[in-house]
Amino acid sequence: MGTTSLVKITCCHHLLSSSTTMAMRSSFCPQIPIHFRARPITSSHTRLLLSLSFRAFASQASNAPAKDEFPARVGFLGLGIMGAPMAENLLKAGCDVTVWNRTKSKCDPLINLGAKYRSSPEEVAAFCSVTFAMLADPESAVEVACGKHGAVSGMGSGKGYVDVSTVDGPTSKLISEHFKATGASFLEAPVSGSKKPAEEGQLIFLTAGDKALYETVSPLLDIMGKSRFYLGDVGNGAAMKLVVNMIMGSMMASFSEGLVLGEKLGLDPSVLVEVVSQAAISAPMYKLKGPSMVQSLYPTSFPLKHQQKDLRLALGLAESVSQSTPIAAAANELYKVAKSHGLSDHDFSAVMEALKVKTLTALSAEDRADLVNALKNKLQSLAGQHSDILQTLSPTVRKRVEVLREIQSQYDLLEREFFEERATLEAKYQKLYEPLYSKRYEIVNGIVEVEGITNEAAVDQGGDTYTEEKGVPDFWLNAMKTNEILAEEIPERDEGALKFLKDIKWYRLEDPKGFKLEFYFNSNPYFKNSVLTKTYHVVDDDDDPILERAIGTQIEWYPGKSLTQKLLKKKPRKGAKNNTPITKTEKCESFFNFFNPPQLPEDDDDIDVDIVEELQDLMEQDYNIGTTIRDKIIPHAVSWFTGEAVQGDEYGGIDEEEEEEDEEEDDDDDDEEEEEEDDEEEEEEVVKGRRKPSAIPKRSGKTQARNPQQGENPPECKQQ
Ligand SMILES: NC(=O)C1=CN([C@@H]2O[C@H](COP(=O)(O)OP(=O)(O)OC[C@H]3O[C@@H](n4cnc5c(N)ncnc54)[C@H](OP(=O)(O)O)[C@@H]3O)[C@@H](O)[C@H]2O)C=CC1
Ligand SMILES: O=CCCC(=O)O
Repeated sequence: MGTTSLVKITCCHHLLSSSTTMAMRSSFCPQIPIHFRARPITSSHTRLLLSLSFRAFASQASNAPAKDEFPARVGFLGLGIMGAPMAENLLKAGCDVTVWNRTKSKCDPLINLGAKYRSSPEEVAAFCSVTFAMLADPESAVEVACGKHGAVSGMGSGKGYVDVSTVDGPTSKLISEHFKATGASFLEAPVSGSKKPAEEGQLIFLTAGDKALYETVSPLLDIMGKSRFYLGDVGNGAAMKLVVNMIMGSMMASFSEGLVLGEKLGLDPSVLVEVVSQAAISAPMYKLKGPSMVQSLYPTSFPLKHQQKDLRLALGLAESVSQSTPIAAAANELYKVAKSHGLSDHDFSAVMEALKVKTLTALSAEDRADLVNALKNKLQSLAGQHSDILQTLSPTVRKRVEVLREIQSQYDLLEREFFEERATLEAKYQKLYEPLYSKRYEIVNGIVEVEGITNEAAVDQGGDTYTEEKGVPDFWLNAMKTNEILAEEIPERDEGALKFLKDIKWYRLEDPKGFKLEFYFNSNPYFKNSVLTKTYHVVDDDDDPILERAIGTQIEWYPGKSLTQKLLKKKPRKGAKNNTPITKTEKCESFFNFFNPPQLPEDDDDIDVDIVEELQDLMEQDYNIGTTIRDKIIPHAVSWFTGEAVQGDEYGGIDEEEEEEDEEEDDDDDDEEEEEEDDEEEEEEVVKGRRKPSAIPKRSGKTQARNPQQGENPPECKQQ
């Protein structure tokens, strides 16, 4: 989709026309005009109770509004944390729902529940009478509405578009104008309430725009929410939402400060949460998030990056009316620091982590970029000392060397252009690859069948029938196991869980730089998450990336199903009184440790230099696994699945020399293993399929990512 319009949009809030500014100001003056008065649609207690009881039993047909009250076909664009449960509630209430999401796989659970699918926002809008959109930010809201194959192209008179994303007023107005130009109606309807209220149909809609459309979609809003406010002209809904979220962002930052300070003072953080919950300053948010925050857990309901976006947009809004908002501005800075620490996709309560980091690590992305530049300048000045060498040369040789240095500068400039063009080209080809990845996904997972396969094909040549399997079973597991580096990471006991892996994707990240891997899983008996992600942040990521940090999804294991912990039975010592074997759990080797990557400790002043080096090695090893998946497995999965990738050595199978080295290392492993066997405390593995321990990594002292094929293996059970 085109991005040109996005550049304009991001600065729209600075371009408010004076009439717009006036309109927004008057909306907020103490004498609230009638048209703007916020009113819950449920004007009496009776209606409120009726409305709530309807929602509580939404699945019971007798309480649900008649289906003919619903617009004929309802479209839903954007199935993230919020969009997916909202669309699901519509579907469960009996609406005819058609979905689209940029990442198609997120449509699957809804398709399984009966939703229809169209392959672009344009097609959804053309097919439906009303289309909802729940997108990340202003840029994506504009792209999906007005970009190539955007919803506007499928709109027309008699249709309606309801944007429930949180964007700023100018963006909302721009989108509205595009829809109005087609004869369609537009309503902005951002929501208050997070993941759980979305799941439970308890959201609060802050609507503004076309009143007739508001009336039409009210039954749908009532399925997804507990109350709705009609606020008048487009822009007022966005403004209300941003003010509310500005307050929320500051409250969370302040709460975090209190928790961190309390802990430093030796107060019990759980007690502090309890005191706050009972005090006048209590808020449901503190009670809800506090207990996990004291454990440094931030399961994502409202992504931190969205909270920072809302603060940024609210500050723009304040700027447009020359209102000072110092508290929000300070909170915004804290969220920016948290983002630069890779916490964008964690819950916004993870802003507390930004208060825990110290000195150098507490610097913002910009500060760190400045620091990198300062270091480069330092290096250049050191290089300047080397220019003394030039003085030792004869004038003619020196002249030649100076010309060579100019040539080098020209080369450097061209190389920079090369990096830039390469990044553009890569982005272009990533988009071109996408439909092929989608086809691969559909075939692998049995969503579409390839031509020429009929039911008769389920009869083999001997005439025997056999049970037909869907798609290509264990595709990703086998593709990964064929790769030398990954095979080392996958003990047999992980295989059951990895069979549920249905896709792997990657995205480049720009701010901070790096990349993100996404592992999509079918629902499985091991853990709750449907997507596990691994994000790498690097500094200076042209050809020489410096790994800054890696972040993984916290896996929500079902009880007793964790693959990263094993149960050990220890034989009692000879002569011990009690002969019963002692059992204990212990962290162990598992591919899933990949989602809990090694981190350099915050305070490394007192740590042994060897330990730091070892950690650096582990981080490099972890990075090599990430790049192997990104550069080899994802693009060439089928070649790994069939084994061709190894035979051809084309995509990085190990060469003979490396194999020999590996063998030597294996010998070392054997020695270590023998020593372990001699150990008088015998430990017996309770879990099956444990692999032989890998070599302890050598201490190379390198801090930069190595070629994946030179990767070493982490010591068993040490990468936690
Ligand atoms: N989570 C919460 O608690 C709440 C969030 N909100 C607001 O709702 C909106 C959605 O939030 P949430 O569901 O949490 O966010 P998610 O990040 O989970 O989902 C974002 C959605 O936007 C899509 N998207 C992002 N960029 C693009 C693009 N360039 N083109 C097309 N689609 C794109 C994503 O697609 P893909 O799947 O392909 O990435 C995904 O469907 C945000 O504006 C947020 O501020 C409002 C209230 C509460
Ligand atoms: O925009 C996110 C709002 C989250 C909430 O209201 O709990």
